[in-house]
Amino acid sequence: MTENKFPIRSVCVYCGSQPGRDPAYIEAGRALGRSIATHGMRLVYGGGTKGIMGAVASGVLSNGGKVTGIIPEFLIDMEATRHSLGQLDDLIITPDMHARKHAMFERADAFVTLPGGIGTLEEIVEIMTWAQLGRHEKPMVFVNVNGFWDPMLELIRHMRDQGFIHTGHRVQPLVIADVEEVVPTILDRLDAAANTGGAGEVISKL
Ligand SMILES: Nc1ncnc2c1ncn2[C@@H]1O[C@H](COP(=O)(O)O)[C@@H](O)[C@H]1O
Repeated sequence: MTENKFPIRSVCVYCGSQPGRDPAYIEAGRALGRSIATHGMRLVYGGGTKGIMGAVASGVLSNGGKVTGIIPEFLIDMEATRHSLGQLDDLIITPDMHARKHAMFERADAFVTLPGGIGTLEEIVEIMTWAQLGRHEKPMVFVNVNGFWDPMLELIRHMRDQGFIHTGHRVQPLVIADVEEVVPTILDRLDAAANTGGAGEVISKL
């Protein structure tokens, strides 16, 4: 594996608290969790045990991986159970959503976004905003399961075309269709950035 000047030990995953309609979303969640575990990386996520969030966490835990769950007190009964939270090796309960997002940001070396809803969208947009403002250079990945993120990616391209993304070089999430490619690409991200053409349609920069 190539030496990386940004060591990647933990991956923050943003994704839906619901399963969505396409079974491929849950499958991608489990596969990503398994991949995070088998590559010896830690999952940082919102602590939920339902929907795709639950699939990612169980994918990590059932493959012997480490999980940090970060959840506000008021959300525990909505998105998790006290029992399931007890299975996480690291649980952080925050007073509110802002503290949760900040704690997730601080503990993550990379950000991966699976299909999800408004909460997922808000979380990854904030991370892209902070990249645009030069607050971090951590890798950002959209896992484009069955083209789920195409409308969002089109909107970002439109914003760029219309001159509203003035620091575009800082807002360059990777777009990866095959979930199995996500962790290897993050680990090798400097090479991947230089060789996106060689990766064909699987990996592209927005
Ligand atoms: N406004 C929000 N900021 C950050 N996180 C949020 C917000 N609203 C909901 N969330 C959390 O995001 C995940 C996924 O939500 P989905 O709406 O299912 O995509 C969940 O943990 C929400 O609590």
